[in-house]
Amino acid sequence: MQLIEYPDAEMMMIDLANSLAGELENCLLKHDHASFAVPGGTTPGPIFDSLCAANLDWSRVHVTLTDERWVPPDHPRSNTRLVRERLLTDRAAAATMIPLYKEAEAPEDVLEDLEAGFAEELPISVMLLGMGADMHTASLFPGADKLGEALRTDRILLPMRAPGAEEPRITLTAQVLKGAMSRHIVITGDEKRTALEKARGLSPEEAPVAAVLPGATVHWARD
Ligand SMILES: O=C(O)[C@H](O)[C@@H](O)[C@H](O)[C@H](O)COP(=O)(O)O
Repeated sequence: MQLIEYPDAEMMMIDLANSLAGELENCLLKHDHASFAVPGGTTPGPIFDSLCAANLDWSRVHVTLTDERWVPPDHPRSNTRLVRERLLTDRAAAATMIPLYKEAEAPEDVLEDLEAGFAEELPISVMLLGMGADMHTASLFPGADKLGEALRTDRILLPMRAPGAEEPRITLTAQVLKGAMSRHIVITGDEKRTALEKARGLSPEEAPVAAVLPGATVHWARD
């Protein structure tokens, strides 16, 4: 794992957006399309605000999520909504969104359909992940009902329910997260930095983010 520390979060978000755009551009030089997986939550919005203006052939970029909360796409907690509003605008409006949500009572009801849409996106070309102070990443939460399965399965997606998650989730599994050609983790604040250091000495069962740290670049700013 490589750790990059930035003087402040604003600079980190702009720098990281530039790096991600550069990696996508490189990938498009060699391949028909690039697949780009991003997290939801509160951290990545400013990255999206800058990245959406990047000058690259977005019509060949397939954007998807690392995980989704099981709420309709117009819900304030929907990661799909965040991506549509903050990333898929400006030049990036030409990108294609590969959905991680389909209207259904529960993720189990549409899991196979969503997986089928995903198969040709693998391996993910460029992946950005977030992390919680409880050491979860994507929706691999400590104590989640299917954490063990998500760490071992060769499936693409799994539903996930956890004490630390407000609603049911759907998440890319560990093998998909680990299989990305390039993997970045973005975190801010002292609490998450301490959690990251702690996770480095724990197993993925205790600290799920530990599963994706080898080979990842972690970007950190205090605030
Ligand atoms: O839907 C989500 O919640 C995520 O994709 C999740 O894995 C997120 O990256 C972390 O929870 C960090 O969230 P914050 O950026 O809000 O702290």
